[in-house]
Amino acid sequence: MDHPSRYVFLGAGAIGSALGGLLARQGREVLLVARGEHARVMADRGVTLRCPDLTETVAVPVATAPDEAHLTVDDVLVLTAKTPQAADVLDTWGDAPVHDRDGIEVGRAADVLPVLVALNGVAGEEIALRRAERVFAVCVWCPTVLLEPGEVIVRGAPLRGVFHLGRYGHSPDPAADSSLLASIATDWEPAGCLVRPTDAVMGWKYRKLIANTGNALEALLGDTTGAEDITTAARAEAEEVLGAADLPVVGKEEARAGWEPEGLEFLPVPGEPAQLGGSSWQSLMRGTGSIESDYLNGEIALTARRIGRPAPVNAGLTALARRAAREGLRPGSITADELRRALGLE
Ligand SMILES: NC(=O)C1=CN([C@@H]2O[C@H](COP(=O)(O)OP(=O)(O)OC[C@H]3O[C@@H](n4cnc5c(N)ncnc54)[C@H](OP(=O)(O)O)[C@@H]3O)[C@@H](O)[C@H]2O)C=CC1
Ligand SMILES: CC(C)(CO)C(=O)C(=O)O
Repeated sequence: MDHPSRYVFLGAGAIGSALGGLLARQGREVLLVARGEHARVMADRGVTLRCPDLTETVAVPVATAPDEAHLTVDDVLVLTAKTPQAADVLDTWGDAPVHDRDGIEVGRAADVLPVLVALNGVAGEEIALRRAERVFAVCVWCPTVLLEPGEVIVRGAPLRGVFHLGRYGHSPDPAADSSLLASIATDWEPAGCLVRPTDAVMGWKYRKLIANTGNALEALLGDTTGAEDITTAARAEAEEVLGAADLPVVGKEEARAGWEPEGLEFLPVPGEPAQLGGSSWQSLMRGTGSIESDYLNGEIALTARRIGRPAPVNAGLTALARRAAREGLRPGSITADELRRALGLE
């Protein structure tokens, strides 16, 4: 790419608003696609970043619909809605017209623009590849929290996140892809976001999926202290199922070396509670009515069913988390003992 990119975050919640704000703060062009009160607050006064080492409100352009966006060939779409919302947001934005630098319409977004799938789990890439030509998988290691409209808590400092990134599906032009990934690294790294291009990106995503089987536990229990045995059971089952299915999981040691030496830590953020949870916990805290567990624990249950293995812990967690979201329950709706009983872990 010989022209600066604009990063268009499709579904700018915790991750999209954090990345958008951090990039905008460094002078990069961004567009945050959001909705509801969160979109209104960001459009009126910007996004407030609450980090361990700074609090700052950054002006960001916001769009709620494609006709507010004027997409061009220099745009990079970054899918950051949660997996259950991914198809809907891509359907809406994939049909948006894209213009060249002279303002001539050159095609639809899904045919012309790169789509980075910055989601947990491994299902988002197939959802995107059904709809878009040029898809990249992203393994997102970037703890952020959205509880109040317009305000995002970024828990890492000075490093904000580590992103393993690679082409998903066949690439007709690997050199163009490498050049895009290199320009993303150049744009994102000054914002504290390390970009690690890799052909093994799905292996990183599978490794992270194993860790993310704990998301449902945080969402259900609120505080997972004293429930480490349940987290361990969910992760061990996930490791066993993915291994039995011969899926390409990056090894534990390699993953540790890839994430930890970068120095990314979950640090306390001044004025914010010490006890904050991950993305699924936030869905229940915000009462969104939906949760991503079908694509996290549910991915383990699905894989197990495909190969004829049991996965009772992850299947049980999927069902309980889905019900909690549907019924509007907040984190802490069940005790660790009740959960052990429900999952047959006693
Ligand atoms: N938060 C974190 O720390 C991390 C999250 N991840 C992963 O990143 C992905 C995103 O997570 P996260 O940022 O936490 O999720 P959020 O729910 O905070 O953000 C998604 C946002 O997209 C909005 N949205 C959904 N559909 C549309 C639409 N059609 N038009 C406009 N806006 C829309 C949602 O609005 P509404 O709320 O109204 O539905 C929400 O604000 C997930 O896969 C998650 O697992 C990965 C690593 C860390
Ligand atoms: C930040 C992290 C690793 C755990 O909280 C995450 O992936 C999530 O919140 O979904």
